[in-house]
Amino acid sequence: MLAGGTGTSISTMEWAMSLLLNNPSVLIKAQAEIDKYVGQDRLIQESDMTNLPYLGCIIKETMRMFPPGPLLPHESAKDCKVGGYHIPSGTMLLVNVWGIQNDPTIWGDPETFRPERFEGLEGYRDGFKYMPFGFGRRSCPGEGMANRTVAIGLGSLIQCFEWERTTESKVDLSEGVGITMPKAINLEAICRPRSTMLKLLSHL
Ligand code: HEM
Repeated sequence: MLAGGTGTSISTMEWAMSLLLNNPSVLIKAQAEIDKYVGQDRLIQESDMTNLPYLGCIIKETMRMFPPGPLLPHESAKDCKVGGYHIPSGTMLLVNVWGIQNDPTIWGDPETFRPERFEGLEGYRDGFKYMPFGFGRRSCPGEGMANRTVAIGLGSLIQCFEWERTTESKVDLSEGVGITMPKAINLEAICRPRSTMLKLLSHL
């Protein structure tokens, strides 16, 4: 359970950093939000999350584009109808989460990384348009922990360091082979401690 939970959280952070490196204006906006509400005298912590909605939007948008569980296997407990098709009891059904979350008829311009699309969006499971943690009785019990872990991990990277791509060209966003949607090419980036954070970092 912990191995599965760790892999999915790490993969989300790697995709998020890749997307931020390709969209520096989003990175700057996230850094400004953290600077305003957390400052430079302490590290970001769990209780800050309610004051960091933009960071939350970045994580949601990352998991929309690259859900660590892109195909979810479920089994029908009894005969039912799905999209007009008769599904007998005991049939394995694969929910194509990636397909739904990247469907241009549901999400405008789905290939564009735009965290703002989640601003003010309440009840995001409404209509099953967005379900990176699955749904129903077998949905991910680690959702709360995962959201906090990713937010603190990603938030600390944004708060403490300046980030740059290693090349002029954008970070390659190809998906590799595997059930948890890994990147085809591991992310490599250049990071430097932010000058405003040197005092705090030197005391850790
Ligand atoms: C970004 C991080 C994570 C993502 C995206 C994620 C996503 C998912 C998804 C999509 C499922 C299947 C849901 C379904 O079939 O409807 C699942 C199941 C599960 N997850 Fe997570 N997960 C994450 C982190 C974690 C963590 C941190 C833990 C625990 C420490 C965890 C524990 C579990 C367990 C035990 C199940 C199986 C639930 C069952 O079959 O009843 N996950 N997760």
